[in-house]
Amino acid sequence: MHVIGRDADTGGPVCNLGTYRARDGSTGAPVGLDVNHPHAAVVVGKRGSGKSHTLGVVAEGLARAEGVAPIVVDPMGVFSGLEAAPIDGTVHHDPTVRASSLPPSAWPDLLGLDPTGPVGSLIWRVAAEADSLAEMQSEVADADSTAATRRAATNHLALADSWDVFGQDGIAVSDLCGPTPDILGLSGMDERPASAVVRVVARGVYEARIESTVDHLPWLLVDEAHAFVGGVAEPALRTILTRGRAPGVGLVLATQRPSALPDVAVSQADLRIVHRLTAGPDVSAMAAADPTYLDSNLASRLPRKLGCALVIDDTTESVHDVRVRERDTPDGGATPVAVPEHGAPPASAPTHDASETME
Ligand SMILES: Nc1ncnc2c1ncn2[C@@H]1O[C@H](COP(=O)(O)OP(=O)(O)OP(=O)(O)O)[C@@H](O)[C@H]1O
Repeated sequence: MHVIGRDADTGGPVCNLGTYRARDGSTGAPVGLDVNHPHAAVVVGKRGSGKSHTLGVVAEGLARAEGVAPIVVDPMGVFSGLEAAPIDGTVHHDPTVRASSLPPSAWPDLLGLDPTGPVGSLIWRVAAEADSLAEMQSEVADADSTAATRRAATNHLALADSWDVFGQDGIAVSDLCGPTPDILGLSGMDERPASAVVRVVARGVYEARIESTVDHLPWLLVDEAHAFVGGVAEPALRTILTRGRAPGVGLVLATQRPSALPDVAVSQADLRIVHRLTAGPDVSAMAAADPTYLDSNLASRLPRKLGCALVIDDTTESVHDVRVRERDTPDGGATPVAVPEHGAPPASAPTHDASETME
């Protein structure tokens, strides 16, 4: 099997990705993805092009690999199929984190406050001193600030409290770094508390590797990644993108809006898995990182079929046309239909856009 992401003379665990796709559409040899080294990858494509499916395939491959710890950020609730045998993952529904795990500087941003304004700086200060949200609230009540500042800070912390995301027993990084996939089920959460969870987990796994407190190499697989950039989670994701290789943290960001990702995401990714893309700005965002070894322009090489992808591999400076394999576990991304075809199972039957049939 050819393995994308590493030189031919190196070994180690491989994720079974699918098969090569010849220009005439015929199926070629099996192709795998290196999971022995921590990669930074982006998976992009228009809505329904197969990104979540591909992320699930990578999660299954990581689950079977030795020495890695897959963690899936699931904002849409489509990865619970990974709990099925033989993968046996664990879904953590609406996970909580400790308030003190979020850096004090992140609190104003989380609450939509100017960190240099009176309310934002009060929240920053109490976050630096307190160990829990309750302590932050009581420190605000006793703060030497104007009544209006205290009142505004109290209201913002009440909002944070209403998210039910900050608890004394937040999810422990050590619980997420086992060999089977851990799925952070965030579909019941708003964007801001979900971003707080991603920030804490991303920072936690990075620091755990720096401090050598976990043995496995964590891989963070983030679906709908555009929801987590430009917000409170971004600094931690950026750190893994730019500095994750040395401590051994892998990152896979999947998004239908590559133009919404920071430039660093596309430029730092050593693997780019590109499904069908049609929107001009998104094609341009990927084309901006066109490597010199791509012999034609990216737009002309983009796949048109569901489940097919162009894989750009910076490690070996090569480009591959791949058809991603079927999932081994149930695929929760299947599109529901209003009127199932006669004899088909109701509502959850996978359907594809007529223009995006499988080959
Ligand atoms: N390689 C594949 N083999 C078989 N089925 C696939 C493949 N890729 C995608 N599908 C099916 O196509 C449908 C859409 O895939 P998926 O949900 O992964 O798309 P998506 O790009 O993540 O969509 P969205 O942007 O809406 O999240 C699903 O029913 C999925 O099971």
